[in-house]
Amino acid sequence: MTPSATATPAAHPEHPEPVGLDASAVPGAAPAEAAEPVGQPTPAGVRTGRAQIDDLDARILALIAERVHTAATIQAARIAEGGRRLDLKRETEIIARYREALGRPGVTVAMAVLELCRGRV
Ligand SMILES: O=C(O)C(=O)C[C@]1(C(=O)O)C=C[C@@H](O)C=C1
Repeated sequence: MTPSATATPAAHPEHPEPVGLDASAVPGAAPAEAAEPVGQPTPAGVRTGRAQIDDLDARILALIAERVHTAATIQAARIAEGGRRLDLKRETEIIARYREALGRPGVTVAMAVLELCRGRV
């Protein structure tokens, strides 16, 4: 197990204290009803929207997995021809594309995607 897998997750910037923890996930804890966050209304619009977000996140994660696989195929082909695993010119183009679409946070997203797609030697 990597150190990052065991580390305590970073606090949310706007919620430094843990909030709304699902106590039912803890063995022997109270049932789920008792774990509802206090003070946060969860009308139908929130529940529906969250279901959509859960679906979107699942699709994003599946696309990332597909991208990682495709990048590995590209790199294997290049390495088989005597090339290097990485192509920094191409990475610069990709980072620019994300920046154009998303602004400064796009650079962070592109860097994270590329980190996942660079492959591990
Ligand atoms: O396009 C390539 O040449 C890849 O290897 C894929 C990819 C990427 O994930 O987009 C990954 C690593 C390279 O440094 C550049 C780009």
